[in-house]
Amino acid sequence: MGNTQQRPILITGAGRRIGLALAHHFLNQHQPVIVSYRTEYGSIEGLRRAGAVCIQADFSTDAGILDFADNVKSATGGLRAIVHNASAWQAEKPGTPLSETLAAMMQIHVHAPYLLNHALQDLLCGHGHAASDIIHFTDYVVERGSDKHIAYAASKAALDNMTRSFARKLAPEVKVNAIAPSLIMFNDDDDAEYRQKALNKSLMKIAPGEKEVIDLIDYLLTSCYVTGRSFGVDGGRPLN
Ligand SMILES: NC(=O)C1=CN([C@@H]2O[C@H](COP(=O)(O)OP(=O)(O)OC[C@H]3O[C@@H](n4cnc5c(N)ncnc54)[C@H](OP(=O)(O)O)[C@@H]3O)[C@@H](O)[C@H]2O)C=CC1
Ligand SMILES: Nc1nc2c(c(=O)[nH]1)N=C([C@H](O)[C@@H](O)CO)CN2
Repeated sequence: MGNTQQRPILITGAGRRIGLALAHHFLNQHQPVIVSYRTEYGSIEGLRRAGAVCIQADFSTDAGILDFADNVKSATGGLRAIVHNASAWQAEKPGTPLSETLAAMMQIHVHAPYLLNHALQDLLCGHGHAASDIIHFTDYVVERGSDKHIAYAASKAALDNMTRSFARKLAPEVKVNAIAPSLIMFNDDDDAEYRQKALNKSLMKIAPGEKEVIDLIDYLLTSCYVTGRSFGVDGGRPLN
């Protein structure tokens, strides 16, 4: 029986992969969940059947972001946490104007968290010391850059910086932390050569899967003290 007194956890971009696994993780614990999704995968109906509130949203415009925020405020009077998971891993590529790539990366990794944190802060506040959390998914490339995903890395670096800004703005009621993964899980179209090359970049030589970040999120939600920090989940890649 779900606890109807619990404030829901909001996860953006939860239609697939890490966000989807995280949503089911919380639902299995009878923790209420609200998710955003852009594409209506079959997984969305599964989330609804499991009790999630699923709200369609495209963050490619500020209006889309703010409409989503309004829909969240209509759905709940409070939030336990916001997990900014929605993301696009876009490389610079011939035929796509650089300004288009840069704008798209800043839109999803900076505009969405920035506008949603401001629009929804009143749902996070007012519940006591360290009673709420914001978690930003950044990336290992924040600390070293990327020659093939320059705009992506820059936008994630901005999100990393906002982690500290929002931690300062919202303490002590809301903790704000970042998770900076390297390889967690492959994409279906990653070929064998790419996979082996990617595995070799870390000391641990594995793609650990969603549980690795879910376990860290569980820890961050239990903390009454940790805020303004970034947690690398990268298999020792910086040491390789
Ligand atoms: N997977 C990995 O190995 C790594 C992941 N990370 C980070 O972890 C997080 C989760 O990764 P992963 O599960 O692979 O993420 P995905 O690449 O699968 O993207 C997650 C979701 O974001 C949604 N999304 C993308 N653009 C928009 C938009 N404009 N509006 C609304 N939703 C959008 C996608 O929706 P749709 O499906 O409709 O396109 C997708 O469902 C991300 O922030 C990622 O950067 C960092 C390093 C490694
Ligand atoms: N939104 C996404 N961001 C990232 C992904 C992804 O699939 N979606 N994947 C990676 C890689 O796994 C990289 O960390 C290792 O090659 C990075 N970001």
